[in-house]
Amino acid sequence: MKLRLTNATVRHPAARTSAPAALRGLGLAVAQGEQVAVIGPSGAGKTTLLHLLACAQRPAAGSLQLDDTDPWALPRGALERLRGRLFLAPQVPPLPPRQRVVTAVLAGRLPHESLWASVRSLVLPTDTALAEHALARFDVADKLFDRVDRLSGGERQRVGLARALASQASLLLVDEPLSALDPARAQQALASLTQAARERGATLIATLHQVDMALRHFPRVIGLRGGALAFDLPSAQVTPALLHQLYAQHLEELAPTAPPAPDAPVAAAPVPMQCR
Ligand SMILES: Nc1ncnc2c1ncn2[C@@H]1O[C@H](COP(=O)(O)OP(=O)(O)OP(=O)(O)O)[C@@H](O)[C@H]1O
Repeated sequence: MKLRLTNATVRHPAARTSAPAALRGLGLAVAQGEQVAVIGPSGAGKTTLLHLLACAQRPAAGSLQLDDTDPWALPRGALERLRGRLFLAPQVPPLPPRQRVVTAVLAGRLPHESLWASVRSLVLPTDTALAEHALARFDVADKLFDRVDRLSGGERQRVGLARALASQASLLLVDEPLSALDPARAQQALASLTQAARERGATLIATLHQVDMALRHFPRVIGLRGGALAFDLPSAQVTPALLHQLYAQHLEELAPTAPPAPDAPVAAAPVPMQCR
């Protein structure tokens, strides 16, 4: 899926009226199959941008086009079908605790399936091979029949990524996919995610706090600051000076920190991040 944002401004409904807009006058064009990392300090608007692109947040001004269509001009049914072609993977995947991993992964496909197929797949997962294949990409295939609430935070995050791949969406919007992973797992997960998206020609946009990972794995990097575009460049052209400007007054977010304990639980312990 290709997309275009024109002069897009987003205000959160719950934000104080005096608060600046979460995104201000953003312009962006992403071609089908492109892979883009979004970086920037905390509060820059990275998650809001993903929500805007996922049609979960309506622009207060400006416009969004997905495959040359303004989603907000579509009738409700057509908007739902369009939403079914994209997948927003939040930082903490919303996996029902008592569900089996196989069911949770296959639930990523639900928007693409008929009601009957959806119900059948929730009761009796039929495409276990697809789930296992997606899980294997993130080295958690052995958890196929485990319950979600018996996974570590890192395993849960990798199951969330497998669910995104199982979705078959043509636009993958992934919010901080590495926050619960140790550096080696993070490298592996990002390599698998980018490769899988490339193989099937899906567009991939990921927000990342790990600037080094963004530069290594993505050909194009967008820097957001204060809700506005700071830069939009091929990763080879993102210089240390640009990064210092982007994180000015937040330089501690650029400083490397101790890596998280392998597969540290998301909720139980603070998650150290390299650029938070
Ligand atoms: N639900 C909300 N209601 C009101 N304001 C919000 C809401 N969510 C985010 N904001 C505000 O919008 C701005 C952008 O937030 P956003 O979560 O998009 O930033 P971010 O770059 O993803 O931050 P982080 O890296 O900390 O996750 C911030 O000023 C934030 O306080």
